[in-house]
Amino acid sequence: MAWTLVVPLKPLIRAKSRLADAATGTTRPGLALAFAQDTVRAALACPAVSGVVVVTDDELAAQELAALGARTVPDAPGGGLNAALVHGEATVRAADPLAAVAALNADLPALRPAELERVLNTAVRFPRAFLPDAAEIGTTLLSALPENPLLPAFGGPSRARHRASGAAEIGISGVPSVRQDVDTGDDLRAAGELGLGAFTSALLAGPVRG
Ligand SMILES: Nc1nc2c(ncn2[C@@H]2O[C@H](COP(=O)(O)OP(=O)(O)OP(=O)(O)O)[C@@H](O)[C@H]2O)c(=O)[nH]1
Ligand SMILES: C=C(OP(=O)(O)O)C(=O)O
Repeated sequence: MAWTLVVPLKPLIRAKSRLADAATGTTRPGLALAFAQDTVRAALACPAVSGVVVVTDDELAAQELAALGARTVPDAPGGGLNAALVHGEATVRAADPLAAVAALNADLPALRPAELERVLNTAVRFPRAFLPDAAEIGTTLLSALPENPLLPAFGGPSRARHRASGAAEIGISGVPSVRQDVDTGDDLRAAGELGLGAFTSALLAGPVRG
């Protein structure tokens, strides 16, 4: 099964507000872009992924992510994260009505293609499925097989919401890079221990150490 991923990205100037303390020496918008670049590049390198659609109103991010091979669409609804995801899903399914679609956060700078492949190969067994984030509170990936709506309920404690919505929780081990979203300085250190992608590493001028 080939998946089309929908990656939401808010305008870089507003992104990653909780990283303020960790962003000394670099800029939050720059980090948010580097996270998205590492996420999209790893996603496109995953054999289970046929394409990535980024939903963003940020012109620079759209340009840079398109250069990696992503399709980009404006955040036409302008109604927040879940509305952006529904819009991305509709865009994908307008072009391919039988697409398998998964939403993936843009803040996974340690993402490994082989780990994403394991997650997607598990997701294929359920009409809808999700992967909890490393903190076990939020969600980093939500999937829907053909003819199933994504029904995204991201934001804050979304693990419980996705579970309550009937999506299956993906409980496999050994996929830390797909679960390690980065919102805080501690998250960034944890991602550094897993191994940051090239864009984020370059920005931070070397591996992140505790
Ligand atoms: N297109 C789009 N993406 C969004 C929107 N809100 C959030 N996102 C993206 O959804 C993911 C999770 O977003 P949040 O945790 O709300 O925001 P964040 O920028 O990661 O971090 P904070 O500013 O610290 O909350 C990130 O990839 C965001 O860029 C939105 O309104 N539109
Ligand atoms: C939006 C989410 O992520 P976070 O706020 O942790 O970036 C979520 O987990 O639903």
